[in-house]
Amino acid sequence: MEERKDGKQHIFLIGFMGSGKSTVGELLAERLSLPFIDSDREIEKSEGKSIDEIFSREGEKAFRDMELNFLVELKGLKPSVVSLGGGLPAINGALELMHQFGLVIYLNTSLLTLIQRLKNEKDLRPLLKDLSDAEFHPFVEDLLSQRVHFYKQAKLIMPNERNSPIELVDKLTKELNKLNY
Ligand SMILES: Nc1ncnc2c1ncn2[C@@H]1O[C@H](COP(=O)(O)OP(=O)(O)O)[C@@H](O)[C@H]1O
Ligand SMILES: O=C(O)C1=C[C@@H](OP(=O)(O)O)[C@@H](O)[C@H](O)C1
Ligand SMILES: [Mg+2]
Repeated sequence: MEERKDGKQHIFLIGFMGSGKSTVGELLAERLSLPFIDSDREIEKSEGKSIDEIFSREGEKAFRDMELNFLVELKGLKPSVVSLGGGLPAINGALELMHQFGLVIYLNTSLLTLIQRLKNEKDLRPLLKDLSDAEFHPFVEDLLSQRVHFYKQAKLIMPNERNSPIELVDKLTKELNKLNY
């Protein structure tokens, strides 16, 4: 796909941890024959360490700076499907950048579904891994409530819980066609 005339060359997937951005993003990129980029994976590659090591050695603020730098660097890349870590849209200026050079899609997933998915994968995410069972639900509920305002600024809001990832890709490609993507 050539760079689009409106400059909105990327397709950004945003949403809370566990909403399916990395999973669905890879499948969508395959379907659209576009490169797939995952912000966490790219940051791990460029830093030569895991997200967990970045959080523990350099702190969350340093990670957020890395996320914003990653986003800025995307401007020069050819059209891709880009899955962004759950906290990225809440970084000051991030959403404006995304809207400048991409179509922003929010994978809207209910708190209950997020809890179910995340409780089995706590260790994969530094913000969750040290939470006790009693802390887990309130933490996720509170953080989601802080961020949903940013997620809802997406151009397209797609639920991702009743369908399988590939069924969602089918729905997404139909919506993208309607938007001439
Ligand atoms: N539509 C879906 N139905 C069921 N499970 C899903 C769906 N989308 C993603 N998942 C699962 O949810 C978990 C989190 O998915 P992931 O792509 O890592 O989310 P994110 O990148 O948004 O944190 C994974 O175990 C994934 O297999
Ligand atoms: O919500 C967040 O602050 C985070 C989400 C993670 O990405 P996923 O949303 O892909 O899990 C990862 O960037 C990091 O653990 C922080
Ligand atoms: Mg992810």
